[in-house]
Amino acid sequence: MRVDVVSIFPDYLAPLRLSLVGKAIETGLIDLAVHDLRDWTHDRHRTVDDTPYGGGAGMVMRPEPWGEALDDLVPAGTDARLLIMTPSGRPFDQRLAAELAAEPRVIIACGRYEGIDARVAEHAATRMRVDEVSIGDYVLNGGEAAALVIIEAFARLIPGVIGNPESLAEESHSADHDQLLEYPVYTKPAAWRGLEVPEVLLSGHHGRITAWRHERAVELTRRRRPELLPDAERTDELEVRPAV
Ligand SMILES: CN1CCCC[C@@H]1Cn1ccc2ccc(-c3n[nH]c(N)c3C#N)cc21
Repeated sequence: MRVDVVSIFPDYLAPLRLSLVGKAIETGLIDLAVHDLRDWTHDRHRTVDDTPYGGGAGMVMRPEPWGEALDDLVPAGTDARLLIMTPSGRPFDQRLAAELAAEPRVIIACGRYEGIDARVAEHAATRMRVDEVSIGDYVLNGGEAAALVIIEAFARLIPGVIGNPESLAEESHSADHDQLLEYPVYTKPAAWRGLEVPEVLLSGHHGRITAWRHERAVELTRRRRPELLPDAERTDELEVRPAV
């Protein structure tokens, strides 16, 4: 998979060269290129922003550099998917991560200031698939942090990136796990600061362990994310439980 990221702060994406994503890049599973948007400006000050039509605070990112960048990165006839990071975008989730993991090419536009001129997305959509995406209901200063999150989320789903693909099966929000949150995990020592590992996990009885883990996943999901449960599994009464 080829991933292109365009930003006025390309160094912000340096962490992608670390850990599992970095190894996937080294081994060629992912071909990552990070570009400085200012490389597509032509004035002495390498200007990427201007005042907003209609007035208002802040500056808006000019369409010309973005248009030229996308012309260069996505030649006519290329099958590519453009992600534009924005707090007003569709919520990013595991389903979209799985879709992106199967794409041959993904280009990620990281805006700054008050955002990117709306005509960039409109024009790009005439020749490629465009998704305006948000990683959550809070406001960041730009799209770079969101790009790091999204790239890690889909890169780890690419076959070969994670050593043991079985570990993907039981994760929170994975389709294989009925959209339940992940059960609590433990390791040695069996007793730590007076806290014991649940006995069932030391029993070696795999059937009981599987059942206990599912119960904990349902209980956790019901308490923290009831909207993820199928209607039949939701409880109406208020559960008074420790806020753990
Ligand atoms: C603050 N400033 C004026 C209000 C509008 C946003 C702007 C900053 N900003 C500019 C480009 C840009 C892209 C993504 C995000 C972003 N925020 N929260 C998310 N979940 C995001 C995503 N994904 C913020 C961005």
